[in-house]
Amino acid sequence: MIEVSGFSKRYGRHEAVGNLSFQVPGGMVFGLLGSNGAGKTTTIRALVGLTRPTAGTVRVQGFDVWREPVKAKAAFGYIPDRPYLYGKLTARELLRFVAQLYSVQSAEAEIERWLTFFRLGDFGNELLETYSHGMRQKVAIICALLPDPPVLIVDEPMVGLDPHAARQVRELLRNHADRGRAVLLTTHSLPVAEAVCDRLVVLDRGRVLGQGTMDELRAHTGTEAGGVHGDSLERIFFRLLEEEQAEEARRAVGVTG
Ligand SMILES: Nc1ncnc2c1ncn2[C@@H]1O[C@H](COP(=O)(O)OP(=O)(O)OP(=O)(O)O)[C@@H](O)[C@H]1O
Repeated sequence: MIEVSGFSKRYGRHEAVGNLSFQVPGGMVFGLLGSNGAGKTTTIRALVGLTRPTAGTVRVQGFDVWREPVKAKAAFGYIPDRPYLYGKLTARELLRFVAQLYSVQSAEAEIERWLTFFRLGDFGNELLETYSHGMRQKVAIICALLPDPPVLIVDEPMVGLDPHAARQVRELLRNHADRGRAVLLTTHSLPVAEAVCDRLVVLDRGRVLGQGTMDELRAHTGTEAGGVHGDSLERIFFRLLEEEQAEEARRAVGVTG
């Protein structure tokens, strides 16, 4: 369970995220969408304890990430958009290290199962510094999933993955939630969001433009279902941005007129 309540983050005078609230219970894939600079990564960084909220609270499995960081961090797996891996370790060495940290049961068998799943078995004894971007991304995904965490937090999961791996990851995220875990992801891919997310929040410049299930967002924006896969979320997304721009224009006229 993820609980974000009244979360705001300021950098100097610039408000990156303002008064954001949402919950992600077990069983749900929740998508954080928005244009560049909308505040998605800032929200994720607060949730994983990398940036401190200016206001509000962020909780994972009931633990405040800033007050009880060790308990909160034991409860989630995190897949960053640019993963840092220890280049002088092999994939197997890194995964054994992670397995020990999280006391993973049957660790060797699990590590081999994951390496095989991502077709990395033959490279498992190579140094990570020799891995391609996509191979590193796969290892970062295995690191996050190896402990089978109750909460999974994912920043741009598909970047750098080939189409086969991207489909595997979509299915993994969905399966993780279907086994009762909470999954939060950010993505620029509207088809991915539409395919795997149960609920969505659309951010723009740190503010919420819309929030709900696809059906709720369709009803809110007056856009209809159907069309090419991913197309219907695209229409919702652009309608929300248009509404925001129209509102801004009205405010500007009000100020100057
Ligand atoms: N460390 C920082 N110092 C100052 N400003 C920052 C910092 N980190 C983020 N920001 C600002 O906060 C805003 C939100 O950035 P954030 O990285 O959360 O956006 P995003 O939605 O993840 O964007 P993108 O899709 O481009 O990755 C931006 O205006 C950015 O310039």
